[in-house]
This record gives sequence, structure tokens and C-alpha cells, in this order.
Amino acid sequence: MVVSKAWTLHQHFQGFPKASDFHLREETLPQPRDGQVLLEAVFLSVDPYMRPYSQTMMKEGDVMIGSQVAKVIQSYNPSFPVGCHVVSDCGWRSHWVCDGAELTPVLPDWPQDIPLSLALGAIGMPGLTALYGLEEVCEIKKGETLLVNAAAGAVGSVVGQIAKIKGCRVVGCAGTDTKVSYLKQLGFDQVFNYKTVTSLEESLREAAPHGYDCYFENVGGKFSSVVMPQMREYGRIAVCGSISMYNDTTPQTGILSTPQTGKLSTPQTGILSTPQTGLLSTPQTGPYVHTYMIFKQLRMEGFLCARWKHKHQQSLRRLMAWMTEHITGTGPTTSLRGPHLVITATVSGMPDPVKTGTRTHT
Ligand SMILES: NC(=O)C1=CN([C@@H]2O[C@H](COP(=O)(O)OP(=O)(O)OC[C@H]3O[C@@H](n4cnc5c(N)ncnc54)[C@H](OP(=O)(O)O)[C@@H]3O)[C@@H](O)[C@H]2O)C=CC1
Ligand SMILES: C/C=C/C(C)=O
Repeated sequence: MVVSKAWTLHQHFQGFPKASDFHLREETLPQPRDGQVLLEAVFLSVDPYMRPYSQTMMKEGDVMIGSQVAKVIQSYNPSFPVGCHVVSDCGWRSHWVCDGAELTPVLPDWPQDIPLSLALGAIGMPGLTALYGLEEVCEIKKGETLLVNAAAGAVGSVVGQIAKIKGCRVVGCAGTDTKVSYLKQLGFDQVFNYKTVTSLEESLREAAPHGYDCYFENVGGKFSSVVMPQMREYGRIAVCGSISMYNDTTPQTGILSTPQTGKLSTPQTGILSTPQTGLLSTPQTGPYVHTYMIFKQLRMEGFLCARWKHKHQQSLRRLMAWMTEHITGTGPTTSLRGPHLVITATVSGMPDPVKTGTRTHT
């Protein structure tokens, strides 16, 4: 019999997650039966979606949602032999018994010199999100200028690299100088630290004086309000995430920092009249986007990666091909690289990256 360690949501997050919101418990697992496998976690992921989805998908006491790369250590299912690696959505637990229905094998012939942890990153859900946001939502074209924020994150770093592979000019924003240097190494054309610039508006304008054709939105809130006036005509905005808003306890009010002159100059604020329940319950205020969208003829579309689930396998192979070209040096100089990871040693350390806001695999 195997005893699994599992992190549960002790109490729902209020504002930024705290250590006391989590509880580590042990669970004795049943012996796997015919058709089942026993998994052992190799890498666990901490992702921003856990913050909003914990509110809507979880009750207190549930095991934290999340994906992991796991190794099959006992198998009564010929599709998943002992020793193979799978991606499982079984949450923050060290071991798990399940049938194969919800398991995704990591790509066959995964190269030895590519870390398996990337199955949760550049060659996993975040990489797919980057690819779909650029190709399906932005429909990005060679020669266009793209802006991406949270650019050094799992999604943003892949967004910028794919856009470079496609022959675009890429501007990225990140919150530390180390991240800025990292993004320059990845080949981004212009990068700045949005926390230290004196004016976000001016920095964005200097980075792309003619404006942005595509905006890959990971952050939301006030950042987004500053970008809107700098979109080019027929621009496309892929609304992937709004991480700056996930921990809000009171609604943000968004006022453009420096009103401009002309038709699009006066930002308005507003409040949703009837708050709803659940994920969309917090009434948010901010400059309305309508005038920008009309007069610049913009397209803005929210999306979830799972919309293109039917393409996942072929898309993962494309991401892997870009990555392999980089490792072997056979591809263009802009071939894909994996974002940096922070490694911790044990399942017991899982809440730490949530508290510090660091992405971690263990
Ligand atoms: N639509 C979809 O299907 C998916 C959406 N997403 C979304 O994509 C976004 C990025 O995810 P991912 O790359 O995995 O995240 P990561 O955890 O890799 O990176 C997140 C980064 O966001 C930045 N950030 C955090 N808080 C703030 C804030 N208050 N204001 C501005 N920036 C902040 C930080 O970078 P810095 O130091 O540079 O500020 C942080 O490192 C998230 O919004 C996520 O919800 C992710 C996957 C799928
Ligand atoms: C699937 C992930 C969704 C977000 C919003 O992170």
C-alpha cells in the first residue's frame, strides 16, 4: 500500500495566497486494479489559473488542482507501461492511482537532452497557449509588431520566441532586470522593466513608435488600459490572462495615466450594475474600450487553450521541433528555448512558490 502526500486547500484564498491557506495531508491509496496504474509525481506545476479556478472549481479540503509529470511505477494497463511518463491533472499529490482515461503520455521519443519538466511549460499547456493565442486569435503575420506582457513567464517567453520565428518584431515587458536580460538573450527586440520605467506609456511608445499590430495580454488591469491607445488600426488583442487582477479583493479602477488629446482622449470609468456570482462576480471598473475598438477597428478575443484540444498533439510536436532545432543548432537562430525554472526538492515545499509568486516545478 502506498501513502501519498497531498496538499489541500485549507481555506479559500483572500487576496494573495498564504501558507496557512494550504494543508499537507497523507492519504493511503488503494492497490491498483486491472486497467489502473500507480503514478509517482516527478514535476508539479504552479500556474496562475489556480487562483481564479480555485474559487469556482474547489471547495475547502479539496486537493489543490494542478498538472504534473508523473512516472508510472505500477501498471495493470498496457497503454501505460511501468517507467513511462505521463501528464496528469491529478493535482498536488505525490502518488495517485487512476485508470488511463485522463492521462496524456508525454510525446513519444522525447529527447534525452530536453528536460521533462518542459511538458508542463514550453512543450505543454503554456506553450500551447502561446501558440494558439498567436496563430488562432491574433492570426499574426510576418513583419508585424507584437507586444507581450508577463513576457518572462511560461506563456510570455514562448509567445515572444514564436513571434520571432514567424518574422515579427517583439516587444516584451517584465518585472525584474534579470528577466529583461533573459528576454534579450531569447531574441526579443525591445524589452523593459515595467516596474522601474518612469512612464509605461512612453516606454511602450519608444519601443514601437508606430504602434502595435498584436497584443498578447497576460496581465490585464491598468497595463491594458495604457496599451489600448497604442494599438494600430486593425490590431488584434489576444486576451489570455489578467494576472494582475486574480488576487484583487476590491475592484480595480482603471484610469489612463496620461490622457491624450483627440477623439480617444477621455477615459471613462464604470461599474457593472448587477454583480454576478462565481468567477465573474467582482464588478470591475476601467476605461471602456469601445471607442478604441471602433475607430481603430480592433479585434479583442478572450480564449482558453482547451478550445483547440483537438490540435494539441500536432501542436506539441511543432513546439518540440522548434525546441530540438535550438538544441541541435540546426534551426534558425530564433528556435525555441524553455523558460527558466525554479526547482525545489520535495512535494512538501509546494506552497512556497505560490506565496512568493515564483513558478516552480518539483
Ligand atoms: N487562457 C489560457 O488558456 C491560459 C491563460 N494563462 C494566463 O497567462 C498568463 C501568464 O501565465 P504563465 O506564463 O503561466 O505565468 P507565470 O507564472 O509563468 O508568470 C507570471 C508572471 O506574471 C507577472 N505578474 C504577476 N503578478 C503581476 C501583476 N500584478 N502585474 C503584472 N504582472 C504580474 C510576473 O512577472 P513579472 O515579474 O514580469 O511581473 C509573473 O512572474 C496568466 O494570466 C495566466 O492566467 C495561462 C495559461 C493558459
Ligand atoms: C487554462 C488557464 C486559464 C487561465 C486564465 O490561466
